[in-house]
Amino acid sequence: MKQYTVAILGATGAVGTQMVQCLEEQNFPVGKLKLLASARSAGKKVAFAGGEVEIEEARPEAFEGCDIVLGAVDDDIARDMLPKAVEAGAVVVDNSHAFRLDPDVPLVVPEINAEDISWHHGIIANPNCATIIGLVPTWPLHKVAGVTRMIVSTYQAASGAGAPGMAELEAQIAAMGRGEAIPEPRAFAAQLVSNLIPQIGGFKEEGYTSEEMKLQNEGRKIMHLPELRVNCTCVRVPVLRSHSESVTLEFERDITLEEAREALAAAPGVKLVDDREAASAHDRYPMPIDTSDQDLIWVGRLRRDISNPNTARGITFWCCGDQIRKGAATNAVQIAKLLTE
Ligand SMILES: NC(=O)C1=CN([C@@H]2O[C@H](COP(=O)(O)OP(=O)(O)OC[C@H]3O[C@@H](n4cnc5c(N)ncnc54)[C@H](OP(=O)(O)O)[C@@H]3O)[C@@H](O)[C@H]2O)C=CC1
Ligand SMILES: N[C@@H](CC(=O)OP(=O)(O)O)C(=O)O
Repeated sequence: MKQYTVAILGATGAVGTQMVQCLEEQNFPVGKLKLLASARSAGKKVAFAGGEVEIEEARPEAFEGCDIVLGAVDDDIARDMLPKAVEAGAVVVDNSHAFRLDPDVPLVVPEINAEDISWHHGIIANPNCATIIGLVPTWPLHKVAGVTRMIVSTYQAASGAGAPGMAELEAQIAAMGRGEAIPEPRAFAAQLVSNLIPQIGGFKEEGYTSEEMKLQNEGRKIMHLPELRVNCTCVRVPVLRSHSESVTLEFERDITLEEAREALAAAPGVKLVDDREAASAHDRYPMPIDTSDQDLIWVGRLRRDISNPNTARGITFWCCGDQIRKGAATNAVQIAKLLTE
């Protein structure tokens, strides 16, 4: 079996650290692993496959000899560094927003549009995490009845803002527990502990934020639905890990709840947890505490949209998924695995 030289750019961050673990879990055929980060991290050691890999400073020369580069850095670094990896002959799977809407770059969720990988020109983009989590359960319902409109509210964990976001919430929780003043926020626009922040990203068109527009723009590209109508509100919540979403869908054809339930139960990447009679809340519906550190999108609270004048064409559900795993690292490693098949 062919072994691949794989590099992770941003290997010390929330997503990069998870990628190292996902490569092992998904039995990726790694011949050599290169871990790249800023000069600050050079020399640190990371456990991998029973040994240790030393972090190197990310420089263009580090991509020489790489077959696959997984990008886990911010947009500006991705835009600067990753084309150099392609020049060096590697195929890049990038987690940033930098290339997602480029018409030459496939934007892929393997459960939805794995076939788009075939037309890549060196870079394949991994979608926004809230977009992946909302679309994985929407897709099987779309295949039954044709989705035309999505109304979504997200409840996004602190770690969506990377390692600094997670550290900030932990520090605020600890200060609150000790009865001390809450440290000044840096990663977020306001104190997150004991609060909700209805802004993720900067304000864009018509008062929507950049994060909210990603669900529309990336969702249209992934599902090949250029006319899809999307209304999204993104909210940061004081949860450490795993995003949650309330999703209301409108369809062009009738769909029964039984058909929806059947489609979700059979869908790859989805776990249906929808039992109003269950004794424990953990078995009744998905919650982020239960979906952290695993790869499936859990779906529950499935019901008709009673506000839709044609109730046979409206469905509402709640879903939760680990945004560092399926929203980022797991999805990227799945794409990389498809490249090797
Ligand atoms: N967190 C999440 O839930 C999700 C994140 N993403 C996307 O993934 C990407 C990474 O996010 P995340 O892991 O959260 O971010 P983190 O802030 O946790 O990690 C950032 C990484 O970038 C590295 N880095 C910083 N500066 C440089 C530099 N000059 N050269 C090379 N590497 C550098 C850091 O290295 P060092 O430690 O040395 O500073 C670190 O490894 C972003 O584009 C983000 O939008 C996508 C979906 C979900
Ligand atoms: N912005 C998301 C995570 C993320 O990094 O998204 P993107 O890769 O689209 O910037 C969040 O904070 O929850």
